[in-house]
Amino acid sequence: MSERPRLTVLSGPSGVGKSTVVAHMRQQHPEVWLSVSATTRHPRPGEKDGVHYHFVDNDEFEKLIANGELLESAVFAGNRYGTPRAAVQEKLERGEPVLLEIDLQGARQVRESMPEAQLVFLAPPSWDELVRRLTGRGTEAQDVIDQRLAAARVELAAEPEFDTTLVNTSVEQVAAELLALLGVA
Ligand SMILES: Nc1nc2c(ncn2[C@@H]2O[C@H](COP(=O)(O)OP(=O)(O)O)[C@@H](O)[C@H]2O)c(=O)[nH]1
Ligand SMILES: Nc1ncnc2c1ncn2[C@@H]1O[C@H](COP(=O)(O)OP(=O)(O)O)[C@@H](O)[C@H]1O
Repeated sequence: MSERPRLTVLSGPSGVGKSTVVAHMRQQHPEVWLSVSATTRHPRPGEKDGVHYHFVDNDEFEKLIANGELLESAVFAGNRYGTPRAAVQEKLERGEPVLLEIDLQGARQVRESMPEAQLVFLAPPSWDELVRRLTGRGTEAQDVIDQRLAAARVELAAEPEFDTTLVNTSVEQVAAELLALLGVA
């Protein structure tokens, strides 16, 4: 019987490659379930409501919080993000692995409410490479990039709070390491 924690949190600075690694992993293992967060951020080109995020306005987000529907929530770079509780609980009750891709504040809340959760930090090979990736993605204006890089300094300093650190040099390698941590491969 597997002793692996059933809930895994993946965190790391904006632009480190969290979405890329998770997408690569799920291409090969579509059975890996990833929670779809609610956010007040506007969709980027190509992002679909209900797939990448549940895109909601501030009032709807307030309601989710007031109704206790979020497992955790945070404000990141001026937008609100939160994990819908029901879907996560359903998976955990069935004994199936759950993956959350959330920020540091969310990871800390999960650690409080679910001490058995496994916290994984995705780190960049270097600061300069993080800046290159975030800028190269081309999805944010310079002021938003600056805001996210300021958050990144705080997140990188919190790395020792995590159970495991994976360095995203090779997407393939990190995806394989994450799969192993999830107990899937
Ligand atoms: N606390 C929390 N953070 C989230 C949630 N969903 C996404 N995030 C985090 O919010 C930050 C910004 O996400 P996003 O705007 O999609 O930018 P990206 O991660 O740079 O692609 C990232 O650190 C995400 O991991 C959530 O439900 N809760
Ligand atoms: N290992 C890697 N090597 C080079 N570029 C990468 C790597 N992983 C991700 N990227 C690129 O970095 C940028 C940010 O990745 P993304 O997955 O959007 O990050 P996050 O979800 O952590 O914000 C994207 O343009 C992506 O293609």
